[in-house]
Amino acid sequence: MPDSKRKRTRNAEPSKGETYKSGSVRKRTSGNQDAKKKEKRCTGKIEEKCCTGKIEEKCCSGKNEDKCCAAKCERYLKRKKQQRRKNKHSSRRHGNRDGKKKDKKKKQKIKRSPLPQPPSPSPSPLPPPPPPPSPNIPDTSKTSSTRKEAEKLRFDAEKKLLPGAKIAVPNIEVTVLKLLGEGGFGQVYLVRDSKENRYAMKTEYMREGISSRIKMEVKAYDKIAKYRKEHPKSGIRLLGFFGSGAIDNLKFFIMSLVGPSVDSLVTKYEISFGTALRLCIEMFNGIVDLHTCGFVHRDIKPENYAIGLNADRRRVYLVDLGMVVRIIEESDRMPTSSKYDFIGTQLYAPRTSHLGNVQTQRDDLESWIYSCVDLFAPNKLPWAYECDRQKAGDLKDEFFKNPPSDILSQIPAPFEEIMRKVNMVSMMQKPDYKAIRDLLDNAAKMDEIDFDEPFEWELAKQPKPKDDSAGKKKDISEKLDRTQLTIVENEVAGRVVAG
Ligand SMILES: Nc1ncnc2c1ncn2[C@@H]1O[C@H](COP(=O)(O)OP(=O)(O)OP(=O)(O)O)[C@@H](O)[C@H]1O
Repeated sequence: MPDSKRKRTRNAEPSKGETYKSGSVRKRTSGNQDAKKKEKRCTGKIEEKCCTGKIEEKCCSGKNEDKCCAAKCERYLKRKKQQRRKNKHSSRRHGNRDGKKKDKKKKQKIKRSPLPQPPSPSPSPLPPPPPPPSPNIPDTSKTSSTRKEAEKLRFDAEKKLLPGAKIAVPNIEVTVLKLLGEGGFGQVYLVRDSKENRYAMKTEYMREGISSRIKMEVKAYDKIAKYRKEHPKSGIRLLGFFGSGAIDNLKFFIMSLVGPSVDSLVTKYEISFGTALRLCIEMFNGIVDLHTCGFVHRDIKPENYAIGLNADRRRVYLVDLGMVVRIIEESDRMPTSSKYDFIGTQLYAPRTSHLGNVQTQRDDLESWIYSCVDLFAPNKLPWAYECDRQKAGDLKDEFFKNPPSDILSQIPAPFEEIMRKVNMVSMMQKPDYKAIRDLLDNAAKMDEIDFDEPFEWELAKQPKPKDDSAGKKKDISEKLDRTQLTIVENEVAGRVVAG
């Protein structure tokens, strides 16, 4: 492999006066300026798409509004949250930030600056999975609604469940421990059952006239769970599903608990070339798992992958199945066009989505390629700062026709061939997953990737426990090993949305 292929740059920001492929020469802007633009953009306009870049029937604020509200914009909140975390952990950061070369090139760190805020809206060779926990929650999706049970619920002023709230419907009985995070459609809580097993519970309030996303997700998880029962070795990078229910208009489902998203980790930690490649391989395997279970994801991006816990801490899970659709195998059943103008997140969406066409397996792989490039060369995707959807689509076309040399120099050489292969897959064709996996294995061999090496976030120092919190800490950590405790403290706990 030529030396140039191995060179990586750390400068994630566009250089001064850099020419963007959209044709305009943009002055370098600071993240703050971009953020301001973004905020500005989110206010006011009535748009067919949400400021998150997704087509949604309601505003990303979660309210049925006819305009997008900057203060509640999902991205805005995420950015704020990332900034808060960044400040909190800045003193704990480590790694090579001064650009000095290290002995081994694969040890070089890829520093990702805080996510760019474009003015536009815009998935290894691992040991077999550990046996699933034996929750006292039967694997069922039957729902029930009982007023009596609803009385046990405790909410705060914003209708969020408070710690201690009891969710009890037939087959499910859990207690809320804390809020883990919020999406555009509801909250995700850490819950435990009577045997002290911990899970994540996703909730959504049903509102009249608004189609439910959670319903779709439950349907998908239910089908996947059934498929996995018949094929126990499949879908290991998809979350376990432990049932769903409803209490009055609060709909919820229980799934496996995972750690932070890949996106949040690579934003916070300088990752090595090896880590980036391992994440890409895991992300690819997640897609293959979902496809094997019969679904296309339609929103592949680093945000929708989460790191596993405990023995699974080197595994990456494909999450958020709110936009999945069944794979259609018979061409005569394939709709000629999609119901929506655009589905996905502009930065990572496949060209098919830009054309308003139905997405199939190849499209998830295309989004995976963009996600991988974004891991190796942060913020370098040529359309990262492009507002116009059409132009962004054209830039993606150009990317496959003439891959930019600065990107090629930062990604593993076999990726060029992977890009060619993915680009050649037709709508109804099943991608050659084996060929892609072989190329990935090849990349891992070339760079002597050690799959047992801890990830950067595993090595991060954990804060010293305060004496008075020792009891609480014991409670949280009773089922976790030391490494996972680091993740829980530094990441999961940090993701509790404050105020
Ligand atoms: N299984 C899980 N285990 C642990 N945390 C989770 C789990 N699922 C979700 N989370 C956390 O909850 C947050 C909200 O998740 P959710 O899927 O509702 O929203 P999102 O993916 O961020 O947004 P949206 O669904 O609107 O695209 C996530 O950002 C993540 O931090």
